[in-house]
This record gives sequence, C-alpha cells and structure tokens, in this order.
Amino acid sequence: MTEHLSTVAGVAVDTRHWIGGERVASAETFTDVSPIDGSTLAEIARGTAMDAAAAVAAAKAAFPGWAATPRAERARLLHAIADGVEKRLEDLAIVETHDNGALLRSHRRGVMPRAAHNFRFFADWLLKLDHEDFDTRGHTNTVSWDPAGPCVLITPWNAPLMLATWKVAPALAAGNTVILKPAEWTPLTASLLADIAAEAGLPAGVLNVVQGYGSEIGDVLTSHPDIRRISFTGSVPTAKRISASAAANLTPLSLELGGKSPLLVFADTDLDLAVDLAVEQYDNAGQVCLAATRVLVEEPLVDEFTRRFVAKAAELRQGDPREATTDIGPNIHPRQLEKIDGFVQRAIAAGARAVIGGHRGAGQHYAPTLLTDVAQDSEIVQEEVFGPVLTLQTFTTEDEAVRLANDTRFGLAATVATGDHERAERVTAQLVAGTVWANCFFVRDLRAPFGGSRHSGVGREGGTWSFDFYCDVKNTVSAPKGWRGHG
Ligand SMILES: NC(=O)c1ccc[n+]([C@@H]2O[C@H](COP(=O)([O-])OP(=O)(O)OC[C@H]3O[C@@H](n4cnc5c(N)ncnc54)[C@H](O)[C@@H]3O)[C@@H](O)[C@H]2O)c1
Ligand SMILES: O=C/C=C/C=C(\O)C(=O)O
Repeated sequence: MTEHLSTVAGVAVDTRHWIGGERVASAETFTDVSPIDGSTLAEIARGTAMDAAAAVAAAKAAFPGWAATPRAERARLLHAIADGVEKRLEDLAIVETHDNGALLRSHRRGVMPRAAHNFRFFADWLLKLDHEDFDTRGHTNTVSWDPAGPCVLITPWNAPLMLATWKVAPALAAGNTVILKPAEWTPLTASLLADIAAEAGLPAGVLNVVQGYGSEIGDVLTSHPDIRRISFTGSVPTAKRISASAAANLTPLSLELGGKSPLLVFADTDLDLAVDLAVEQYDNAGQVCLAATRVLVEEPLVDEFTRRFVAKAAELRQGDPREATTDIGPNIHPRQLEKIDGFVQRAIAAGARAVIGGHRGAGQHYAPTLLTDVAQDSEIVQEEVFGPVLTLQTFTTEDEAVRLANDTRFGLAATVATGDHERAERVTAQLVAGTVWANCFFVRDLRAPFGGSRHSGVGREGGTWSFDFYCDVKNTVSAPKGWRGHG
C-alpha cells in the first residue's frame, strides 16, 4: 500500500488511478517533478488504454444510479465535497504549489476557495435550474435538463484543481458520471480530490481519475462510444485532435483554449489603473489563458505609460512560490521555458526590443518581459507564449485600436482601460471575445458565460450554460386535458 503513497510537503498523495471506487495501479509509472527545484515529487501511474477503458466502464455502470439520485441528494454530496476541499485547503494549496509552482498565497486565498466554491455554486444552481412553462395553443411546453451520461474531462497544468472542479462540479450536479484526466505535469491534486469525494460519500464510479499522458490515453477516452460529453481545457492543437476523435461518435464538446488577449489603454485612462492592469498580466508567471498579453497604448500616452510600467514591474519579486514575499514563481517545466525563450529570441531577431526582460531568470524562472517594435503580423503578436511575456504596440485612433485588438485568430478575453464611459461601451461592443473587461481584469462570476470565440474555444460554460452543455435538454409538450388530436 505505502509504495503507492508519496509524501509531498508532508501530505500523503496516492499515485494510482481512482476507478470504480478503488485505487488501481498501472504496470508503469511516470515521474512528476516540481518546478520549484526539479525534485521528484512522485512516481505516478502511467495510464494505459485498458485503464482508460476500465474508467469508462466504471462511469457507465455508475451512471443510472447517479442520474436517478434526487437533485437534493446530489447537491448535498457536492456541498460535502466542498466541505472536504475547505477542510483540506492547506494540504491542497501546498501540494499544488509544489506540483505547478504557482504562488502558495494565491492557492490559499484565491484558487482553493474557488475550487470549493465551484462545487457549492453548481450544487445550488442545480436546485434553482428552472424555466417558465410556455403554452402552444393550450399545450404546455416543459423544459428539463436530463443527465447526459459519462463525461470525459481533460484539464491543463496552469490551474489544475480550479479547472478540474470547474468541470467536475457541473458535470456531477447534472447527474453525469465523470472520468477526469489531469495534465501529466500536475497530477497530484486530482488524486486528493478523489480522496475527498470518497470521504464525502460520493458513490463508487461517479468520479473516476485516470492519470497518464494525453498522447497515450487521450484518444481512447475521447473516441469511446459510451462517452456522452467531452470538456477540454488546453491548447489548440490538442483541441483539434480531440475534435477529430470525438467526431467518430458525434460526441458533444466544450473546448476552452488559448488566447492572445489585448489590453487597450486609451489616453483618457486613469494611468495608475492601466499600469496595474498591465503588470497584473505577469501573474502565475504568465501562465493564464485569459492574460492580456498584447498591450495596446494610445500614442500620446506611450512614454509615460512605459516609464510607469517599467518602474512597477521592477518591484516584482521572482522566487520561491512558497514564500509570502514572492510575486512570480517558476514556469512549469524546462520544456515550457525553452518554448518561451524561443518565442522571445525569434522576436528579438526579427527586430523587437526588450524594454524589460528578454531572457531567462534564475532556476526555472523567466524574466518578466515587455517587447516593443513588434509587427502586427509577427509570431510574437499572433501566437500564445504562455509565459511572462507582453508586447507593446501603439495606436492613434479608436478604430485602429479595435482593429489591432481583433486581429488575431483568438478571442478569449479583452480588457479596456478608459475614463470615458461612452468609449468603453463603444469599444467593448466591437471586440471579439468571450469575456470583455472594462477597467478591471479577472472579475469572475460563475453565473456568467465563460469561453472563447474563434480559436479560443467552442461553447460556453458557467451557470445555466454549464447545464445546457452537460445535460440532454428536453422539451416535453403536453396536450390539454381532453384533447383529441388534430382531426
Ligand atoms: N480557455 C481556458 O479556460 C484555458 C485555461 C487554462 C489553460 N488554457 C490553455 O491551455 C494551454 C496550456 O495547457 P497545456 O499545455 O497543458 O495544453 P495541452 O493541450 O498540451 O494539454 C492539456 C491536456 O490535454 C491532454 N492531452 C494531450 N494530448 C491529448 C490527446 N491527444 N487527447 C486527449 N487529451 C490530450 C494533456 O494530457 C492535458 O491533460 C494554453 O494554450 C492555455 O491557454 C485555456
Ligand atoms: O488560465 C485560465 C483560467 C481560466 C479561468 C477559469 O476557467 C475560470 O475562472 O472559470
């Protein structure tokens, strides 16, 4: 037994899959390494096609029972899982920090409370889910949100438990069973979530966790005919593969993908606010899908903005994410660091100038970077870097700002900084993005639709949108009493 437990920062983590209410090992393992110091955290079960198929079978077997469980009982169990997340908040926070290198204080204050909130929110929303019946010549239309079946949920490493629970909670609330496949760089908190769900009393097979490489077990999961929904957060190339694989069974998909979101700074803005919004984009070492990585500044403001930005960014402290004084932790993996530096060096070779940064930092850190003299059609402006790298461009008219902002293949988010209310309304209305923020950033309400336009995603989740996706939405039309048909 103990050979399957790893101790991470004093917390015992089971390194096996969680399938049908049991821990299941694989013949092989893969090594999970900490981005903080390169140390080995655990040897994790390396899922095979057989493990993936077993998880689907377990989810299929558990589905009828869970789908028939009264809503109030499903909601009660989700709240019990939220209680468990809150009880183990410190364990989850420290384990996640070791696993993905993001700040411990963010995990404590923001991310793990949000993970618990994901369960509470969808439990409560389930109980409120309703519509007004409507009448068609005396016939009553009644809409119901019926459970769809087993779901495959595939998540990335940048916010592992937050993004896993953002999918698991609504899927379970809807009456579906789940196979969660966490990213191979961050497998640990998904395993702790399985412990928490079991302790809360979630029936066996309702939540299954399969560890392993997406390239080895992804297709088995996403092409399986018993799977009724796939929700994926990750990169565009993987999304295309999954879409092709899901097409075999016409399995409905929700895809939340990358971005190259703009921050539009107008000359009439509160400059302190605009600078704060820009510097905030280095959060999580730039590994945030929503990050506004293209800073677009109105020409007359650019010198003053740049001066203030540089001063503010210089205050950021890179270091150990466990320390309360650290602002930016390491990037996730040497491969990711390589990728980030590749983007930056190619940009510089193409004529970009690094106002700050432009190189690696100590250990697995990348120096916060701002690149200027970049062409709109260049790689650095068009492609997602997923590191602490921003570009700076200028504009002279509102139309030009909107045109530059919309001129990538992405459309996840956009942020506008302006002191003019009418301008804010005019500009936000023209931006192509799933989420647009005016004079703020990352203000999230789980009732709101969340997702991306164009290559940033397919579909929306959040509030009723989540239930629309995870359910077979049904309309039942009842004839009035005594009705004898059309004849
Ligand atoms: N829109 C959002 O909400 C959001 C949130 C976070 C991250 N992201 C995006 O995620 C990307 C970074 O994450 P990543 O590098 O882990 O992405 P990725 O696509 O490489 O991996 C994501 C997940 O997909 C799995 N996977 C890989 N190949 C697969 C296959 N063939 N079939 C099924 N699953 C497979 C991986 O194992 C991992 O669990 C960035 O583009 C980022 O913008 C988007
Ligand atoms: O890095 C991506 C962050 C995504 C955030 C959400 O999915 C959310 O707030 O629900």
